[in-house]
Amino acid sequence: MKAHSGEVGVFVRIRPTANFSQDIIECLPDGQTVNIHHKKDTKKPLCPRKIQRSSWSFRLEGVLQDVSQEEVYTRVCRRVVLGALDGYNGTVLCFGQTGAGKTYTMTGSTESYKQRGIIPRAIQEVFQEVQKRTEHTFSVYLSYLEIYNETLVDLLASLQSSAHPSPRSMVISEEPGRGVFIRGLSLHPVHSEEEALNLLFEGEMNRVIGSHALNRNSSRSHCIFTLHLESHSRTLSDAKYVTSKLNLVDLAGSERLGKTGSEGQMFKEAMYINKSLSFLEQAILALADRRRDHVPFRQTKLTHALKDSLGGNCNTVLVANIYGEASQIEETLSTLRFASRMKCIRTNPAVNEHMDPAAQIKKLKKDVQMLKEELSFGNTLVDRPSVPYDPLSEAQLAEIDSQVQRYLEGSLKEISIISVSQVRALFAKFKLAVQGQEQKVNARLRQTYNLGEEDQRADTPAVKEWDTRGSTEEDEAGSFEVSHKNTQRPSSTRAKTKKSKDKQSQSKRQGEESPLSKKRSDSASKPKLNSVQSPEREQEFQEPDTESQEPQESQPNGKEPFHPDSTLTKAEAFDDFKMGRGSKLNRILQENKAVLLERRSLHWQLTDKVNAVKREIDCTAATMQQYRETRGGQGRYSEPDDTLLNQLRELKALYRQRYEVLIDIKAEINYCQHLVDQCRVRLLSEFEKWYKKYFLVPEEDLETSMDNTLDQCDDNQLPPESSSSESFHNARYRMLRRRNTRSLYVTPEQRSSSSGSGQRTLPPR
Ligand SMILES: Nc1ncnc2c1ncn2[C@@H]1O[C@H](COP(=O)(O)OP(=O)(O)OP(=O)(O)O)[C@@H](O)[C@H]1O
Repeated sequence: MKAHSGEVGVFVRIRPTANFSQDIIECLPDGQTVNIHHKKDTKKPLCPRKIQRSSWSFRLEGVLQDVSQEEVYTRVCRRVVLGALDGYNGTVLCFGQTGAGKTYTMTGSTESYKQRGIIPRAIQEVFQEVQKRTEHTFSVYLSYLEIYNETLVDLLASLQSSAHPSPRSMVISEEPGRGVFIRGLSLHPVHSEEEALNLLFEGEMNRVIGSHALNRNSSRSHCIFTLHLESHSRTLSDAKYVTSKLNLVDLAGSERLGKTGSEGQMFKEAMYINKSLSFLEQAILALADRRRDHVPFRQTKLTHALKDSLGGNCNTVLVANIYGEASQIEETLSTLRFASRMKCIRTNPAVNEHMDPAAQIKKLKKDVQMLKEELSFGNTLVDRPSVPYDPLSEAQLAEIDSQVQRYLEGSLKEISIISVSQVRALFAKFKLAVQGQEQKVNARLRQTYNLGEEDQRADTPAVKEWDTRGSTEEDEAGSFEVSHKNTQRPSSTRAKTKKSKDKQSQSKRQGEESPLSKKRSDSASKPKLNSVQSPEREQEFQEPDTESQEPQESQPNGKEPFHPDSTLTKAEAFDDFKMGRGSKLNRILQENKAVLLERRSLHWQLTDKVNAVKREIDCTAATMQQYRETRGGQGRYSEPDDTLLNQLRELKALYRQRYEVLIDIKAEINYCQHLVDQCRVRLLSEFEKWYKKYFLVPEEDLETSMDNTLDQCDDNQLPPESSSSESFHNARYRMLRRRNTRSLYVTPEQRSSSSGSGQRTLPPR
């Protein structure tokens, strides 16, 4: 499906199974065709037993067999999401028999980042794009609707501050220019991926699920998760804006009661589900038949709510979920028939452009004001043929853009001023150009110094100067004194480091009194070249370890750690943090430490080299001195020969050159150390915040024991794949906390009565 082609994109996804029936289901290598070869037993009461052989071929946009969740998202949903950001409505639907993998495809597992489905991935992509598309401002809202037994349920109603609207207060409405919408459904503004995931997981907790023979966690309702987007251009007229809706629909699965064995409440639910799905099929049949001018959308809440998504202004994609097993072939066939009918439907996607009346008035007032200014400006100018009063057109703005570009590149010498609006536009373009440059420079700096976004904002004081006292004391004989200081230790370094620091300063103090330093000060008046030294190398190598700075086990306010795995100590939580939420910071810290070590090693190597040159200088100077003394004793004073003098001069030049490089490296060491300190402090403080948030709960809640859901979560011991999983993990933690807290307030009676279907159950799936 091309994002705006108007065709419904149809994919089939086959649930993995050990009993895949290859002789019945044939997936062709083109990746688009499924052939079904079915032998049907048509035993009728009066006829002899007869086997009918039939074959069907279904050509779709893609057959997804043994593909990852990521690939499903990329092939099925990505273009729809990007379209929604451009202002096109989008809908992705999962349809199929119960247990065939619709919820797995749409939501995936909340326990595993890798197994997350289309919705969390779409959320992530939306917020990543919002960050990237800097020329627009976006507002994102979301809603989560459930249609359960023909009743509309707001899955996020529990988050509303006002009293919960009763299901009856929600109605499906239609308005020109707005299309179909649910009056009374709560809309929640979200500003980040994490906020949106929190709401998704909250809604997931509130869905109705039940258990039957084909699925332990069977959705008993249709669910529509919708992202509502609104974007305004930062550069063009602010009165115009675009909106779009991205509907992600997980339909309840059709079920044959004989196979699922549903009884009681589940039986009733199955009747509602099958009925609404059959109305959906009727609507699809009518839509696919272009001669039909009436489509029965209002027969059921499901088709009414999806009216725009099925046949209207929308990029629509269907995933038909099927089993690959022979025992489910009848249901598979009917799912594939539905899918091929969907393929025939045409939609009319178009950008949803609107004008904001208030912004329009504001803009018109501004225009009038500007025209007045133009007029007075024009009056003050002489010899000007005419002043254009109209606001600049897109073409004029493009011309100004091009002029600014050429001017900045140097190919245009000057820009002629023709109007105030043009001057304003020029300033705006220049401002944009400067901002663009700033961003580029910042990005380059961040890349060079491995800084994250936060570090960029953080104060980065100038590199500490290395004390080069004495470097100007080069005297006549060409000697100069080098003072050296060790790289500063971070003030936060704990006992072990402090000890070594004490030792260091002690030895330094001792050094001041040592014969060597005494000799040095005694001979200060003499030409003298002191060697560069690097005392306590080993200690410098022993970079204070963040691991050794594990947070204290003390619990503020006497609170005990809260975690479903109560055996997790704070130190272990710190390890988890470093691999999870704090992984990005920890990675930057480790990288900075590696650079620091590498620079120090280089520094010491060079120090050795400088000292070697120094020794040669001493040696040459001693030889010259000896020569002078010998000649002086013989009463024949003369200067040493040129060779020695030249040699001494060259050695000193080499010494100076290496010494300068040494200073540069030392400055780099100081800067790296500064970054390492900053990262370490941030890592610890972020951890403390995180720990407080997720591990400490009010004491009263602790009275009730927590269930051990987290023990079962596969990600619990594993580090998330990357920092991009941070929002997912945070939202999941929060969902588990809410779930645990809620379960604390459920009475044993409520608990036992909630085991059947028709009740809100608490996942994880
Ligand atoms: N592609 C897949 N890979 C791995 N596991 C899958 C896949 N598809 C489905 N499953 C597993 O099969 C089980 C049933 O899937 P799921 O609940 O998504 O079915 P469903 O179509 O939504 O069923 P229902 O209509 O009853 O809600 C789940 O345990 C799910 O994890």
